Amino acid sequence: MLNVSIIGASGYTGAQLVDLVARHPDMTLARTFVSANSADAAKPLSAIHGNLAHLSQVRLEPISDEALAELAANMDLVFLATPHEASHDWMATLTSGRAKILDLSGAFRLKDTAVFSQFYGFEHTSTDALGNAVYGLAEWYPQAIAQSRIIAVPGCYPTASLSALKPLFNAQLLDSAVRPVINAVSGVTGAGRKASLANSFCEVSLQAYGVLGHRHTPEIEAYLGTPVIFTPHLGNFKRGILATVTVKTVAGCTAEQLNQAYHQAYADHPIVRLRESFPRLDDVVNTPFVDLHWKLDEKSGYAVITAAIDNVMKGAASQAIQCANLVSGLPVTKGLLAE
Ligand SMILES: NC(=O)C1=CN([C@@H]2O[C@H](COP(=O)(O)OP(=O)(O)OC[C@H]3O[C@@H](n4cnc5c(N)ncnc54)[C@H](OP(=O)(O)O)[C@@H]3O)[C@@H](O)[C@H]2O)C=CC1
Ligand SMILES: CC(=O)N[C@@H](CCC(=O)OP(=O)(O)O)C(=O)O
Repeated sequence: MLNVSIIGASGYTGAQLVDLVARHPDMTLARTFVSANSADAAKPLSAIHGNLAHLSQVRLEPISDEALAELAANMDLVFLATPHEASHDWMATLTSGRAKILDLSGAFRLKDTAVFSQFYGFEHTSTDALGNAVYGLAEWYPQAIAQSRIIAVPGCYPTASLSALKPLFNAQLLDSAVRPVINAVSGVTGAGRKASLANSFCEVSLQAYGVLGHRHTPEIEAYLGTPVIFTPHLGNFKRGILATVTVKTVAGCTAEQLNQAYHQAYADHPIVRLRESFPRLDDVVNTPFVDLHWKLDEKSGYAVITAAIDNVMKGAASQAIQCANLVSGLPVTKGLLAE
């Protein structure tokens, strides 16, 4: 059995991880943490997340330098469901032992450190760890993930966007003169559990945000290989991301070529479901799936692709489990799909 700990266990992605780890046939949940001065330290997790009431033994501990060193030495896997800067500050200690680290934050996703000062608001100084980190888009980098000890689990919008775009870019079906345009709507859990006026029930109304400046733009561009226009929107629902992607294809591109690109890319990847119609959020909420559908207008050469995911699952926690399976030599869908 793999010994697992989760830091940030009281948040949306952390609690989802607790649920997934508790169900995983090869994992034992050892310890769960919140920040050093958290008001929730010493509480049972079930006092915060009633859906986990059956896990009454799971208690939240305050994190400390000693605990970080112990986790590094004794755990097989440590999940960080914490703010970017906390992950950044702890990575050197956490990687000083035998543990493999699955970081759900954005702190180790990009090699270009200028992105962190520009988009994340802090200077990246964890240079060695950044050099060793691998981007955890599970369907696309399984070998690299399997060989790494630091996995930077992708952001939720990049997971949806890259799943839709990479098959076409890699098959050289995109017109390089026209940027792909991604319009994506996320549920409010995407913003995390901490209360803020902008995310409160009476304030949320479908609206674009982060226009031409969201931190996921450089992440999508880095792992796609071409610039994009990305516009996120906040929707008045709890979970899920629906990304609608518009692309210009190369001259003469046929619908059959698009079909082939998707079917070849995802032939052996059951988490990605190639649908016969445009997916709905309800089809993927609370599941680990990415649902995709596409349509090409052969006359104009424009294609529209829709990707649907659950932001807390494939956009964070279930993708982290996929990566944990890969680094542990287990089948990638273990604990996520019925065998
Ligand atoms: N929500 C989503 O859909 C997605 C989130 N992510 C990323 O995953 C990470 C977690 O997100 P999410 O679950 O939404 O966040 P939440 O705000 O819901 O939860 C954050 C968790 O971290 C704890 N925490 C906060 N500060 C610290 C600290 N300094 N040290 C230790 N623990 C701390 C919080 O507890 P407390 O404050 O009580 O200590 C809480 O348990 C973030 O980096 C986020 O960007 C990635 C993809 C999707
Ligand atoms: C709705 C909402 O607010 N979503 C978050 C993205 C969540 C995510 O994927 O976050 P990280 O890249 O921070 O890990 C946002 O736009 O900032």
